[in-house]
Amino acid sequence: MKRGVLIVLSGPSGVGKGTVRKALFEEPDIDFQYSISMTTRQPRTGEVDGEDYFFVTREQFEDAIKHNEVLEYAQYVGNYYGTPKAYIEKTLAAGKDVLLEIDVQGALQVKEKMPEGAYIFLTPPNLRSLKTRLIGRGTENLDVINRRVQTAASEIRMMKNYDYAVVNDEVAAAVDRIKDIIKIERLRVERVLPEYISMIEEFEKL
Ligand SMILES: Nc1ncnc2c1ncn2[C@@H]1O[C@H](COP(=O)(O)OP(=O)(O)OP(=O)(O)O)[C@@H](O)[C@H]1O
Ligand SMILES: Nc1nc2c(ncn2[C@@H]2O[C@H](COP(=O)(O)O)[C@@H](O)[C@H]2O)c(=O)[nH]1
Repeated sequence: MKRGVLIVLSGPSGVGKGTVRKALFEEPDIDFQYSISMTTRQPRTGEVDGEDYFFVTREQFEDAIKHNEVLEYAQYVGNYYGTPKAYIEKTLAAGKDVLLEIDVQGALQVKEKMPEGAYIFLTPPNLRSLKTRLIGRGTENLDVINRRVQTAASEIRMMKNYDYAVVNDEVAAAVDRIKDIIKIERLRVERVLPEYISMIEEFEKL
């Protein structure tokens, strides 16, 4: 069976990854599975365990690392974040497409292990908008916002390691750009080749 497509959506905090991902998943022609991350961060008001994240203790997270249960993980502004490995492997092997929404450290770890994925860096229209957006979201205090914005400076330098950069100026426009990338990804030789090989094998049996 042809493996699913892996899309990794990444970029600095506040750029709009979650907003764009939710809008993308509302598109009628998008049938991606979302990989729910683990984190030791406290849930924000309205966040649901098992939907937004698996909220765990530091001990549980470190146990998952020890037992090799995470595909990647990062310490980001004082908390652990990581991608459960079993779900990704099972879903891609079943031919379903998966989207990860993770930070830059994590995305680059996944790229080392799974270079066949499509790595998208979401960029802000300008750097000031990161802070404005985080303040507007109202989920972190100013100290945490400043630490996130400081981290963004080094993250943006990593953009060159990605396959695509998408500007999130308008959410709908960013979604359209990502949909175009998904179309291109589906046409990549390594994705269509297995289908042609099985066609040839069938043909040779005639
Ligand atoms: N294109 C946009 N124009 C203006 N505001 C936006 C845009 N995209 C997202 N936002 C707003 O910016 C804020 C941050 O967005 P969001 O939470 O999606 O970012 P994020 O990259 O997922 O952040 P984090 O990495 O911290 O989880 C939200 O208040 C959201 O409504
Ligand atoms: N390396 C990973 N980063 C992740 C994962 N899940 C989310 N994130 C990123 O962490 C920061 C902070 O998230 P927040 O929810 O506290 O705002 C942000 O950049 C997320 O994309 C993960 O599994 N691995």
